[in-house]
Amino acid sequence: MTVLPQLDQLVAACHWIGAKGWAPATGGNMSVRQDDSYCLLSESGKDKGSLTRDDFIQVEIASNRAPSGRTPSAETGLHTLIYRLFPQAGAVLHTHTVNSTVLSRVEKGAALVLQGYEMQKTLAGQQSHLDSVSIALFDNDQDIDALSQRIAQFAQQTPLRYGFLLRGHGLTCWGKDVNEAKRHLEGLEFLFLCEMQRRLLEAK
Ligand SMILES: CSC[C@@H](O)[C@@H](O)C(=O)COP(=O)(O)O
Ligand SMILES: [Zn+2]
Repeated sequence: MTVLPQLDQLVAACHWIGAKGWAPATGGNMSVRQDDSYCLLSESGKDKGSLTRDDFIQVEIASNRAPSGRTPSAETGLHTLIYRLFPQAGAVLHTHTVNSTVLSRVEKGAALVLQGYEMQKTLAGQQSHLDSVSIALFDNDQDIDALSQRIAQFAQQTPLRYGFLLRGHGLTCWGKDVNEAKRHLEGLEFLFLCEMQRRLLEAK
């Protein structure tokens, strides 16, 4: 993979995410895979809607270490987990939207199940609204090592696809490249909005 065009696409995706209001007040983080061993991750604490290429820090996927000594995202461990679990994953996007934050609290189960929506087909491999798509849902944790261990254990037993929700926190999703990760993000956020509206209207 040539990283430079992917990094340029990631920077553009971050600006797009910022313009949508999906990474308010420095929330969210984004990364792209560099090769088997390294990824480039957004620096912690920055406004993700106005990142430049220089705001991405090289991180070792196996150790979470940044050779430069700079401080990558507080949620680095979730990005590197995805790159370890899925060798095909080329980019990871984490956002804080109102819909993902609220829906992940309202849904008490271990997954948000999406069914009956044509837009499920924005997710790679999905071919029909009749199928169910389960987006795994984990309780939030400030201890990212503990959280990533919990997610890794889950992934050993249950397929983890497209992304996962952290309760009261947001969505982390991925794709084979920046374009696919962006499509998954936009598709999932559309589906979350539909699901939120459906639950509101159907509530007695
Ligand atoms: C702005 S509070 C949100 C953070 O705690 C975290 O969840 C987040 O998404 C951004 O952290 P960051 O370290 O900038 O990547
Ligand atoms: Zn976050």
